[in-house]
Amino acid sequence: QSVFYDSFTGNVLTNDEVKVHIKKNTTFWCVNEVLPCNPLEGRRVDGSCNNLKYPTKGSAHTPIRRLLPAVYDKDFEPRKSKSGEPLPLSRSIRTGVLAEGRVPDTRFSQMVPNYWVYILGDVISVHDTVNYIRWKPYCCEEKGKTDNACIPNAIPDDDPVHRFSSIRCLNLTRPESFQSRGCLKNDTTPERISTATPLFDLSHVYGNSLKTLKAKGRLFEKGLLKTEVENGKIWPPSAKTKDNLCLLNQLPHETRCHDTPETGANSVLAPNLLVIWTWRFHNRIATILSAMNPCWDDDRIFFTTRDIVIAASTQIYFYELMTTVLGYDNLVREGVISPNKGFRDLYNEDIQPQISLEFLAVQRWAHTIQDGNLKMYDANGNYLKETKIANLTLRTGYLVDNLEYITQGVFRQPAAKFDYIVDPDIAETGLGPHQLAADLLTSDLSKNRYFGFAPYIKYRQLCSGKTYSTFEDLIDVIDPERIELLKEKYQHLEDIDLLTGVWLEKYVRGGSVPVTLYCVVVEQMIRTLSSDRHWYERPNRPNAFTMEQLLEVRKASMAQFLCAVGDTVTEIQPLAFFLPGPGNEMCSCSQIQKMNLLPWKDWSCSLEQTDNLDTQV
Ligand code: HEM
Repeated sequence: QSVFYDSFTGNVLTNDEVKVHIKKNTTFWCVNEVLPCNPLEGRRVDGSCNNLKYPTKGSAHTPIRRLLPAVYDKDFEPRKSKSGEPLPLSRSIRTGVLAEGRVPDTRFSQMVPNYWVYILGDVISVHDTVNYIRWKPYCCEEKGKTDNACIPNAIPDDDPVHRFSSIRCLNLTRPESFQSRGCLKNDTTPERISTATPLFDLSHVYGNSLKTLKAKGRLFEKGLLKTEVENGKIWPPSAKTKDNLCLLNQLPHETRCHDTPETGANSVLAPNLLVIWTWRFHNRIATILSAMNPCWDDDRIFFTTRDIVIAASTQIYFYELMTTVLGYDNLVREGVISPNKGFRDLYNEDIQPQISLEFLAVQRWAHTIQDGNLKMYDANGNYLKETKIANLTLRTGYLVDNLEYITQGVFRQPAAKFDYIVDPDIAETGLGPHQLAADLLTSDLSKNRYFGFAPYIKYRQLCSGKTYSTFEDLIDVIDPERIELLKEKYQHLEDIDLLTGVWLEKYVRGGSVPVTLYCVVVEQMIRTLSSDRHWYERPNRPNAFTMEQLLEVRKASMAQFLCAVGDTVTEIQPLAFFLPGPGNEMCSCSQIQKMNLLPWKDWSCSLEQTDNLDTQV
């Protein structure tokens, strides 16, 4: 018998209260239906029952944490500057403090931004972008003036790019909130609402609810996900109607659009690629488990596989990607990762599984490390062609003929340089043909204001314990010439926006990211691993890995993953987040360490040896 909870408070609702929501048509957003929790059951697809004290926490539509209390002007409009004037235009700040240019990095490959945005896609819901691309494309028109959801960005007349064009406005809508969806009263502080679970549980692959996973994902045979074959490649299931989200598919040739549990799979290119590969990775593992353990039923194979896939991807995220950009020694010192290969258990049931609003906001900084051009290569590493990455958003059909060439590029092409320069495509036409013009970073800064973030220096204080009274005090984290840029744009120290500060900061010692981004991300990583009861490194979770199994999960790596499921990948550099080169030479996939699934062999099922079966992925 299901129990109904209020999605914001997590309190149980009476039948009458549920009826009110049904009448108002607000149940999807405002009510969480949860079947009674069983402490011995594994990770639920919808994230419920992760915390046995607070059954809804961990599911979609539950509150997002704020590291610092919200600061708004009246009517929850963005805060004003200290002088009482509106803050300078977002676009004016963006063009004033970040230069445009295309500079390749000398260390990191495209896999860094690609895997990073894929992992974040697990906790992001795409509705805030779909809203202004699809539902409200008119915010810059007359109609937008009367729609409260519209928050377009004005372009100043002296704009370095658009003073030569007639474009004076960039389309944008307010973030969806518990208030805009009718769950909380409009006179309360806006609380962002998300359709994704706040846990790293690959919900953009498996979905945020058991119902959609069953309807769109599972084959119900041998633990497999449903697949299709086109052009000799294996794909997730596709939409069968023309009315789908892949708005940029060039018809009639490009028709493919994923019909997976979460539509976000079709969004920007990188999550799209990784969902395809993860889909195949699941099936590779399920096929071995089912051959090894013939007495396991479909359900058991499916959920064991999902557990391994989530663990392997989290291992790559925490131990490979984040150590690459945040610094290995830093993360060991902070307790984010363990220097030992065995179990660890930091679970604390008093910490609720949640992400912070600032966690996603500061990582929008990574738009500065996104190259606007996508380079494609053949399997021997010969350069073939390039295309604009911004033109590939919501265009899964492009992959049908090009996936193998794109795959070869992700580990050969450099990321955009980690510097203070943003690619012109990302800064001017980030949404390609979806919008007349789109500066992703101006949107980022604007959203920062509509989330009601406290001034940048309050976050500095939170992270360093220091107080800042003059611009010059920022010298510990921002170079003098960049402090000058801040002074040109902001009248008062307290006016500086969180994201502007992050854009201009020096990088953390031992890592390659801005210091406040580092601080906010580390805080989240520790919270995540201590609030997730099903965290893969725990020996005390339901269906926990054995030590032998955990040691195999530890072998997961970006290179191993791409060798297992990447189209035409037969050789790769061992550290795929770094460019190939001296010390990281390309080698045959047979030399890359693999995960062996033998520790999952159930001897009670069959005593047969597995000599003829390749149990490695
Ligand atoms: C071609 C590459 C990319 C495109 C076209 C793209 C596009 C977008 C768009 C349109 C938004 C929504 C902006 C808004 O609020 O209006 C967004 C948000 C965001 N992007 Fe990107 N992005 C790209 C790459 C990346 C990368 C590499 C990262 C991180 C490594 C990243 C992280 C984020 C984050 C964290 C958000 C905020 C999501 C939220 O708060 O819901 N993006 N991106």
